Amino acid sequence: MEYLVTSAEMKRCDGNTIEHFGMPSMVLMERAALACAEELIARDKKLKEAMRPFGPVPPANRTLVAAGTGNNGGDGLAIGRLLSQAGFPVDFVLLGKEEKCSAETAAQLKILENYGYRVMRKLPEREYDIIIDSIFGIGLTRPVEGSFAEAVEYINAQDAYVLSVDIPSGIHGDTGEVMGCAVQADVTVTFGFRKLGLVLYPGARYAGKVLCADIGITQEGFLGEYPRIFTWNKEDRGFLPVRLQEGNKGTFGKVLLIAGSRGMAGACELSAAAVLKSGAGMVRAVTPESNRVIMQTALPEAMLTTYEKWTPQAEEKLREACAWANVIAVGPGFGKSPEALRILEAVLKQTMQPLIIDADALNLLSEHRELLDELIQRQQEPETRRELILTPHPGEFGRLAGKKTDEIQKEAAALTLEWAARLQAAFICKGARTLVGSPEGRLYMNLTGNSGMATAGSGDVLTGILAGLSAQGMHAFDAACAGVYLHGMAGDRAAHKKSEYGVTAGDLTLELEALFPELLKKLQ
Ligand SMILES: NC(=O)C1=CN([C@@H]2O[C@H](COP(=O)(O)OP(=O)(O)OC[C@H]3O[C@@H](n4cnc5c(N)ncnc54)[C@H](O)[C@@H]3O)[C@@H](O)[C@H]2O)[C@@H](O)CC1
Ligand SMILES: Nc1ncnc2c1ncn2[C@@H]1O[C@H](COP(=O)(O)OP(=O)(O)O)[C@@H](O)[C@H]1O
Ligand SMILES: [K+]
Repeated sequence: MEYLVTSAEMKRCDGNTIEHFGMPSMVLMERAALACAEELIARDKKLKEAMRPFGPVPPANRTLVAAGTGNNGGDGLAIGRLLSQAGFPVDFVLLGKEEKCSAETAAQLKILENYGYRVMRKLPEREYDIIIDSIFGIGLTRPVEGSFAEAVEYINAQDAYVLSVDIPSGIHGDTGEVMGCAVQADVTVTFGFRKLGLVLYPGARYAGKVLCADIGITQEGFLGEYPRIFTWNKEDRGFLPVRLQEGNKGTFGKVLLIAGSRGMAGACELSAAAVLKSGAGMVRAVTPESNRVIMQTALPEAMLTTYEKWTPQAEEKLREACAWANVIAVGPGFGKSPEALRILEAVLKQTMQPLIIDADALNLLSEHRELLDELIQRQQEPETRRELILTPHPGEFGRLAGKKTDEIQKEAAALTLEWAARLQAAFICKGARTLVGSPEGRLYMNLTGNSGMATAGSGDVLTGILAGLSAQGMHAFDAACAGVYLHGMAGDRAAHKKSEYGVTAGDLTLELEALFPELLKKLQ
């Protein structure tokens, strides 16, 4: 588990490390500088090794430090000093008025002066191999303009390897927005914790490769008041549901998947396959009769309950199917027919099992507010409350919340938590950086996945995974976090093989089966 922090959370942690624990600010700055310098020295060594067979080649390490007056600038000046002492030819430029320098940056200037370095006040007209971007860090508070914007353009126009210190200058630390203009980095070395602006788009694109350096700012610095958002990374492998060796197919759960409509058999098939590939024991699909042959041919492992018109017999069949299941998922390719509405109504009012609501089932809730209100009401009472997962993309979320899609995207974190609390559910807001909110206010941000997953049917696979994990006994929030994490990992494996252009939803299910052995191997 890793925290992703806002600028304010990071500053609080920095401040506590310095004031509460007594770690001198200049020590942190020196460690930050050392982490960046080491990265560049290692790169230089690698380049020289690669060039060796070609005979003597001049070293491509002429370096410029572009420093602002805040502590980010102080980091940059210290990096330049360390690089110079390691043999790099380094120029320094200070942007902004010297009298505005923070105490630490003023101290760094003094050290440079003592060593006899010259710090320019204007951008030099020459080319560099390496540029250290330390104009602004997490202290950026307003759009970048004037001479600062010129400096950003200057850096971006150079054919240099750019290392951004902490965050590319011009990227908002909390939102990843470009504040007027921003430095395009090749690598960003960030300190202590990854800032949200480095993982959210477009900031993630500007940051290039992100390295998180330990400079002695640790979780203790939060003094028990932890950041709001967490994520999982490669070290997190222990979330898979425990597999009972003596288990039978009942042990691993029965999923009732209500999906597909006339001409939309694929959604049902993709989802049902993902249920089985996630380790669930059984899946029964409820789908229109017209999908029978397709389903039985494509996925003979799935059982079927089909319907045509909504009759008392059809209602009875649905009731029996619901009674059989441990978990119910409704929505992929479901359509919004009168039959679909009746089925959703029956599921909401007559069942109590863990439920996953996706796609058209969410749209039906948006269009029939009385159903949504009743669901909210039921979730407030402990006797009628159920394990619930909702999986809207921002368009579906907007319809549910009565907001425009871009309003949802702007306020995604707050709205996800608001709706998780309102529905007492694991609320998933899908996208390039999917969020999962819990009713208690926990917020997971997913960093796996890629643009190859923006392909028809990808969401249907996610619903299948969520149902499969829930059927194996995982609680809603745990299943939701694990589900989006695995879904993205499957997407990353698929893109690795086929590129982001070639990924289809079916590939995600196929990659799931290759993913589990990999995860299990790492656990041993
Ligand atoms: N001791 C510490 O607190 C540590 C801080 N560190 C570094 O310090 C950075 C944060 O330092 P600061 O809080 O001093 O902030 P910054 O160095 O990001 O700069 C903030 C300064 O720029 C000004 N400013 C903000 N937006 C501007 C704009 N658009 N145009 C012109 N001026 C603007 C502010 O008024 C302020 O003077 C981190 O990103 C990190 O690099 C690291 O050295 C680690 C330790
Ligand atoms: N650029 C992206 N990066 C990572 N994941 C993405 C990206 N675009 C879409 N996804 C993921 O793909 C899935 C798309 O789901 P959805 O929008 O419901 O598609 P569909 O309705 O076609 O199944 C979501 O899980 C989403 O998080
Ligand atoms: K920077």
